[in-house]
Amino acid sequence: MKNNINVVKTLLEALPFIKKFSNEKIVIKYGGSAQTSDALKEQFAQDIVLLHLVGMKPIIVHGGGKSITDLLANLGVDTTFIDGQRVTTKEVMRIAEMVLSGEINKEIVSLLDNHGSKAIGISGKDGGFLKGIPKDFEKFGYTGMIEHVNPEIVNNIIEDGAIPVIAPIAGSSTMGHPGFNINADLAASKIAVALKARKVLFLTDTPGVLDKEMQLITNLSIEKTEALKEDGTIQGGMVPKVDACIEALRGGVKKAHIIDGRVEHSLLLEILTSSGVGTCIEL
Ligand SMILES: Nc1ncnc2c1ncn2[C@@H]1O[C@H](COP(=O)(O)OP(=O)(O)O)[C@@H](O)[C@H]1O
Ligand SMILES: CC(=O)N[C@@H](CCC(=O)OP(=O)(O)O)C(=O)O
Repeated sequence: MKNNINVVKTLLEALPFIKKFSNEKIVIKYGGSAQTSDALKEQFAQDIVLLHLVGMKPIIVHGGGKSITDLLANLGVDTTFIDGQRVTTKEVMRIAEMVLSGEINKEIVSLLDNHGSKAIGISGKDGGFLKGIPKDFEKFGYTGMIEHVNPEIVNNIIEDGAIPVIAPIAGSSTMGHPGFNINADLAASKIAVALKARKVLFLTDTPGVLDKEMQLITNLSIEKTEALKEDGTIQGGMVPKVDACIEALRGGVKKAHIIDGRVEHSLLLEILTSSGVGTCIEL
């Protein structure tokens, strides 16, 4: 009996957060680094389904960098990164699209479906959702930047009561062009701004942004974040992530969070409790 009361208390604690975010769009960037075990994947799906069932509108933008790198290694194709972004040759583009739009996208859709929410997987090429341009063709090849987001297709999926699951591949306005490989963090921020999301969360494989002593920084302003980039505290894959947070905030998203996708139910802890986890970046 006592235990049951505790369950009720826990549910009631979540009530103000459910009220606050009900009907709001929340973009969740699900990084490849957080997709490491079946148990974590199941928990991620449970969290998303719960948020959806209590009236929030989750939009999932997934990565899959580790799977792309693994497949390229198996095929004997070299791959390099500059400031956390992959250099994308034509061959890498084919593999990246196959892994992101195929394997990973459909796995997430199936997970959500198995846990009871309708999910629809798309890449940025579908319905003209994302149009890209080269970042710097000489240096990065088919690695792109998003030039235009057409929110209609994703808004239709949401209105239909489904969860959009988006692979970070953009189309091109040039006929016959293979399209662009987009860093998933930067895709998430563009999408969050275009869809007027309330929050954007990045699930990754660290507790959040760490300082030079490897301690978690729980709150950051844009100025402080820029300073940490400048002095080299923030490097590699964390660079596009904090850039994405800053872009989202400047575009009208209220809060950006970087949280540990390896911690059980970190999404629910962040969204439905007062304690919060990870790093919160605000204007
Ligand atoms: N200051 C920092 N705090 C936390 N992680 C950092 C920092 N600087 C660099 N990183 C690196 O960024 C990585 C996260 O980026 P990435 O591997 O691209 O993740 P994801 O696949 O989730 O996008 C961390 O695992 C860590 O190695
Ligand atoms: C241009 C670029 O870097 N694209 C990324 C897209 C996937 C991604 O961003 O995956 P994570 O979020 O798991 O790192 C890549 O090719 O790895």
